[in-house]
Parts: sequence; C-alpha cells; structure tokens
Amino acid sequence: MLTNLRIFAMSHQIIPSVHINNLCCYKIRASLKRLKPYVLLGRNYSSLPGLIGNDIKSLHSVISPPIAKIRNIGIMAHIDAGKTTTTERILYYSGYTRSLGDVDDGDTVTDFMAQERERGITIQSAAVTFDWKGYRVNLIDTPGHVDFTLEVERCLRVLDGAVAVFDASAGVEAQTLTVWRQADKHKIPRICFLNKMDKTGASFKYAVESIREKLKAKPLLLQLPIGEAKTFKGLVDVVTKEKLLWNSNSNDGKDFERKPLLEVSDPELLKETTEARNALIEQVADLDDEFADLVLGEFSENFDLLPAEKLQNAIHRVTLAQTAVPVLCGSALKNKGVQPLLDAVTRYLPSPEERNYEFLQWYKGDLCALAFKVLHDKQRGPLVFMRIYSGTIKPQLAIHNINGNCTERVSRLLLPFADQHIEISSLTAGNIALTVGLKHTATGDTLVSSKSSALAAARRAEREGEKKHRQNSEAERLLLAGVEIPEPVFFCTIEPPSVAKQPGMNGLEFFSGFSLLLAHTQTLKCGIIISEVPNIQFVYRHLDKPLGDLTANLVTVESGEARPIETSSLSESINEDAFEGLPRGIENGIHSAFILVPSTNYEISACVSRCVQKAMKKADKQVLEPLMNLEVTVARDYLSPVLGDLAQRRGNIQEIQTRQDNKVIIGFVPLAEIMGYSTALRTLTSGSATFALELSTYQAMNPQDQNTLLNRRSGLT
Ligand SMILES: Nc1nc2c(ncn2[C@@H]2O[C@H](COP(=O)(O)OP(=O)(O)OP(=O)(O)O)[C@@H](O)[C@H]2O)c(=O)[nH]1
Repeated sequence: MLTNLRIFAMSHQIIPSVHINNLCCYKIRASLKRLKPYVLLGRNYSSLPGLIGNDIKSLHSVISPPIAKIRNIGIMAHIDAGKTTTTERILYYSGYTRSLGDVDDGDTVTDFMAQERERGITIQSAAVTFDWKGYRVNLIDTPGHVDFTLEVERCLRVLDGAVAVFDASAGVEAQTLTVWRQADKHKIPRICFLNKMDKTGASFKYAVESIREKLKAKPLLLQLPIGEAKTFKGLVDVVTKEKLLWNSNSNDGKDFERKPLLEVSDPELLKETTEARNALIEQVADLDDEFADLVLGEFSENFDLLPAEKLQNAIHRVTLAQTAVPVLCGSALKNKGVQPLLDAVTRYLPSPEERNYEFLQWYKGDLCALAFKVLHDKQRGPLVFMRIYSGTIKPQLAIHNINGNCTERVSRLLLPFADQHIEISSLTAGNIALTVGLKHTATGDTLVSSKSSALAAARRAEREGEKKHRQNSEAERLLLAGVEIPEPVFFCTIEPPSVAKQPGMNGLEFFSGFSLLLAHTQTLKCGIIISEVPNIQFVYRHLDKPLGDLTANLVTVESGEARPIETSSLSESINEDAFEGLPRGIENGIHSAFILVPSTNYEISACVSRCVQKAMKKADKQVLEPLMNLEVTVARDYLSPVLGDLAQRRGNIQEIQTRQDNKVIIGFVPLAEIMGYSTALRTLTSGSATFALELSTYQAMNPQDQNTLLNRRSGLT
C-alpha cells in the first residue's frame, strides 16, 4: 500500500506526496469557543517609524542586555490550559501592550494568525520579546495540540527554561505529559503555574498531587491560594510569608497589595503558611547540600529567621538541577497571580550562561546559532528565527550554514514581537533573533561565522573527543542536534483542486525547511486550501517472522490466457527486513524491465502485480496495525454511550478514573477506527468531552480484520 502510494506520487510528478508526521489529538472545543469572524487587529502595533507601535514600549533602550539578565522562556501546557491568556497578561503587565487581549474575542498578540484567531487555538509559535524589572525575556508561545508536537519540540530545544501552565481543575492532562517528557529530553528547568484557580472545580491540592503522581516531579509549593473557585481572591507567598490581594475594583489586575501575614489579622493563614514554609525549607535542604548546611547550622532552631533571599537562591539551584519544580498559582483570566509568576521566571529560571552547553567551548566566542523556525513572508522572503548561543550577529554578515554547507548573507536583523518586528543593528549570545535574507537555511541548521570557524571548532571538538574517548562523529559533535521528527502514521497525497491552483503547490517543496502543519481545517500554511485530505493511508507493518518461500511467475497473456514465460523463486526464508524491501525491489524490477525491454507491453505490470499478490497470499504473513493510546475525559452522564461507541471501534479499555465530576477513560484503539472521532464524540456528548491520542505500538491484526483489510486493498470489497 505504502509502495503503491509512493509509486503513484513518483509517476505523477506534479503531485507531491506529503508525509504527515503528526499524531492526532483532537479536542472538542469548537462548540465551547465563540468562533468570531476574522477581524483585523484591534490595536495598532506598527504606526511609528522603525516598525514599533504606539502600544509597545521602546525596546531600543537595551538592545543587547547582559547575558545574566536574559531569560529564554517557553510556556507549555495542555490545550486550553490558558497559555495564550497568560501570555497576554504578561505582555500587558510588562508594559508592552496597553490593553488586554482576549482569546475568546480573537484579539491576542501571540495568536496572530487568522486561523488561530478564528479557531481560538495556538497553532504557530510566536516569539515575543519584552522586559520585566530589568530582565530581558524572550518568550516563545508553544502550541498545546499534539498535532503540533513538532512545533513544540522545535521551540523547546532553544529554551533555557519553561513555565508549565495547568488548568487547576484538571491537573496534569494528556498533552502536559507529552510536553513534560519533551522538556525532560532537552533538560529544561521548569516552574509550574496552576492557572484557572477561579474556575468551578479548581483544586490546588488535586493539581499538586497530579504533578507529583503523573509527572513524578517534586513540587515546591512557593504559594498557597486564598480561596478556590468562586472564592479565589489572592495568594500567599510562602517564601516571604506575605499575602497578595488583588484590588476588586481594578479590572486589569495591575493593582495588588503585598502585606506581611500577621498573627492579629490572619492567625489561621499565618499558621498554615508557617507550616508550608517549614516543609518547603526541609524539602529544599534535602535536595541542596549548601542550603542544608546553612539551615542545619545557623537557623536550625528557628526557620523563621532564615532570610527569604537564601531560600530563593537555594530554590533557584534546585530548579536548575531539575530535582524539583516550583509551583505557583493564579487565574490569568481574572488577572491574578501573573506578576508573581513573572518574578518567579526571572528569579528561578536560568539565564543562558547558567545552562551547560558543552559545544560552546569549541566556538571560543565565534558565532554559533541554531535556526529553530523558518517562516515565509511574502514581502521579505524567508524569516529565520535563531537562537544565538555564542558570538554576535549583525545585518550584512555572511554566515556559514554547517548542515547546508553554504554561506549566505543576513540582510536585516530583527527583534521579534509577535507579528511585528523591530529592526536592530546587532544581537549577542543568549538572544533570539529574527533574520531576513537567509534563503537556504532550514529548521535545525547550525549557523556559524565562517567555514574556517566551523573547522576550527571541529578540531577543538575532536581534541576534546579524544580526551574523553568519545566515539561521536565530527558532525555529531559540531552540529546542534536537529529536530527529531516522529515516525509517520499517515501518508497522503495532496492534489490541487484545479490546474489554476497548481503553482501554489510548488510551495510544498519548502516543507523540508519550513513548518509542515496539517490542521483540521486542511488548510496548509503555505496558503494552499484543499477541500479535503484525500487518500489518507495508515502505515501498516508486517510481523517479523519467516514468511516462507516466494515464487514469482512471469507470464504473457494471450487471448485471455496466461502462459508462463519465466519463474523465479526466493527459496530462503524472508524476514521483515527483506520483506520491506521486496515491494520496492519488484517495483524497481518492473521499471528496469520497461527500460531494458522496450517492446514489453503494459500487461507485464499487471501480471507482476498479480504474481506478487498470489505469492504473498501463499506466504504466512501478519499485518501489524498502528494502535493508539486513547484518553477520553467525559462527564459521568455520557460515560455509557462513549464506552459503547469505543467497543464498536475495537477499543480496549484499560481503566476508568474519576476526575472531579468527570470520568477519564484510558485505553487503546486502532488508528484506523478512530478517524472522525472528534465529530462522533461531540455528537455523543453534546460537545462536553475531550480526548487525546498518541501512538502506542503496532499490534497484530486478527485474521478476520486482516482479511477485510487485504480484500479492501486488493479491491475485492
Ligand atoms: N476560568 C478561567 N478561564 C481561563 C483562564 N485562563 C484562560 N481561560 C479560558 O480558557 C480558554 C483557553 O484559554 P487560552 O489562553 O486560549 O488557552 P491556551 O492554552 O493558549 O490554548 P491553545 O492555544 O489552544 O493551546 C479560554 O476560553 C480562556 O478564556 C483562567 O484563569 N480562568
């Protein structure tokens, strides 16, 4: 099937074949969102010369801040946890916007793509740069859909720290697990923000427990909520023993007061906070020897005397070592808790120089950058987002692309602010830059100042490698690791709806370097709209067991009669590896036959195909199909119909958990049975359920299902 599809793509050269690498995670939310028609930005971001808008405070004041003052941060979470809302508040409080954007109204800065506005979800990561209390924060808003896991991965690998946002009523959800694992892979220090503390069902305790249990992380409770759900009105800072209350008359949350907890006014809260602080001190002391010495020495008699700063420094070290995660809480929507979150970002997450990037020593201050995202701008051409690890980048600088082995020139250098960009004259290590003029740079490419600089770095890396007796190849040592693309589970062919749209398809060739996204709306980012995704094919596999002998008979067909002209046989047992190459081998054979024997007519192709089918039928084959992990969160009332539906889809339910008022169904389902599930689930549950899917494994199909599949494939049914 796979081979056939590829043959199809090959023989129709105008029709590119695209592999969709995303595992699907559909979430039923459209009904919950007020889908507004696309509106232009309500705010003006570009009215002043130099691309900078009225609403944006000048960034020119500190173009290249000291590296210790830089924070490259990502916000990651499950869909709908409130990343975009939190980002909007961050931009507002940091002074770069003058009004609060609202995802429900479709006017946020970070969700600037029309599609994102319409659909109310974050598809494309937008890099945003702002300042907070003397720190430069480069913030990448990462998407929450598993569909866009690749986007998340691209962004995560250039971050020095991340904020994981949770819906406090749901705790750790399926996608949080995925992004958490990705952050683990890239060793990114994190802090947790329990958002939506105002929401019905919000539970600080439940959310903290789920972090402990599901993420296997050690939560450091730096704050406690004052009230929950409807009664949520503020926070307690456990480290300083202060309460933070937001002025109920202020509708933007800018005004809040920080007051020490006093025995006279808050005896209960003070007691609770003192206990929480003592527990925190003990927990941190267990993880940090320096702090343990301090606590056990000077302050062992009375933890109250321990200065907040000493505790904060120890929390910073523990966060960096990733032995525990600070936990904060609030409600972005109700404008509570975001400023303390920003303080925590600058206080606990690392600066670029605190990350241990081994390769930096080989570049010795020369330019070394990683292209982590490429966008295509109609006017400016490719825009390359890059993280600068060492050296300085300037406009008109020629830079060498190690992966592409080419040198090209940066024409302009920009600082990214959502879809607005500020032109600058240089940018140093630790920053995230946006460059114009690099036409051959693709996502994942390593960029250095020159070929000779790359060679010098390679020599240093080699010497270091010898010292450490490492086996890495030169390329491995020199290149920053590329983005790992998950194994595809779908293949499809994309055709333009008409010849007129054909030129637009040429954009597909950019996909190797640009972001490939196939959204539910089937709108490709390069601007091609296709009405539906045709020919979606699942990837089936064949079991690794001997398949027996194969014989291919070549026959001629005369007057409807087949007359054997050649018989060739493979007498050895064939295992999976050989088998996988077999269809391609036969295909190649056919092509060669046409070339070598021009007189042979087209019947040979059909004949060989029948031969192979016959031979394969004789062989003892087993088809493996992709099996997905499925997690459905559904209100109790709808549990039965959802279970009934899953049974019909060959679902295998492992566990049904209770989460607040909801049931969480955990199990497996074959991918082939789950297509169109979002619509079915929406209908079954009146739009109240959500689900997440992830590839689990490939499982053997039972003989009946396998027969049905093979018959369908061979056109018999
Ligand atoms: N009650 C409550 N709702 C919130 C809060 N923060 C966000 N929301 C709502 O939750 C929904 C999702 O918010 P977003 O900010 O779009 O969430 P997101 O995580 O960016 O979602 P994606 O972009 O799809 O990944 C919206 O309807 C918000 O209004 C909060 O603190 N409390």
